[in-house]
Amino acid sequence: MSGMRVDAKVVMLGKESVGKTSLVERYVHHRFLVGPYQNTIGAAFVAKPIQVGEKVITLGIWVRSHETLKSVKTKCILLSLICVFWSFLDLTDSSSFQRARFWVKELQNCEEHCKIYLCGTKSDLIQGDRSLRQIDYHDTQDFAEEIGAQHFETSSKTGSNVGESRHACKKIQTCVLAEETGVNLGQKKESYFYSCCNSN
Ligand SMILES: Nc1nc2c(ncn2[C@@H]2O[C@H](COP(=O)(O)OP(=O)(O)OP(=O)(O)O)[C@@H](O)[C@H]2O)c(=O)[nH]1
Repeated sequence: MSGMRVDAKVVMLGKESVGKTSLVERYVHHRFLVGPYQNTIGAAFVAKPIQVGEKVITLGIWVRSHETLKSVKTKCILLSLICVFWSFLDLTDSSSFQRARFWVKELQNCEEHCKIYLCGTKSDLIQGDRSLRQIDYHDTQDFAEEIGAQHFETSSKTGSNVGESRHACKKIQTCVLAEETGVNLGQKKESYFYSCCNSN
């Protein structure tokens, strides 16, 4: 294998500490990391090869911290890859909904028909104590319908509904199979994280 192709670009956007990295950890490595919270500086990247029928395609998943949205917009225009954006909401933090709305608007200004998923996080916390819920499910669903997005609530801690997230990724794969685009990322053979500075 001379290098790794990325067939689709998936960009995780959301307020700091909303749970982007944890969802990727759960999806890619089937684990939830405990310990002190460490914020993402700039961005992180993980490549995830997935078998689709007879074929292996690779998702390039970028976790972006809030201050790098401008560069995401630029890349959205420049890259020929299929590009899908996930906008995250922490179900226990109402301000994360406002931030998600803002970013959706920004993304649509950049590319009107870009594919967006709305992902509520930390659902285990509200299952333990419903009074912690600060974002109403129906409000988010209404917003999702308004922008033509899909919406689901997940817990990276328990793995709840991450299967749904995986289902969403299968939709990405279908698009990728139709497009057959890719970019060489070098010699890496396994799923891996590395700093954003080298990810472009
Ligand atoms: N209970 C619970 N805690 C979660 C969940 N997902 C993330 N967390 C916690 O929320 C904190 C932030 O999670 P991260 O995944 O690092 O958040 P992030 O959005 O990548 O944060 P930035 O790097 O600042 O952008 C960590 O302390 C996680 O353990 C979840 O599903 N349930």
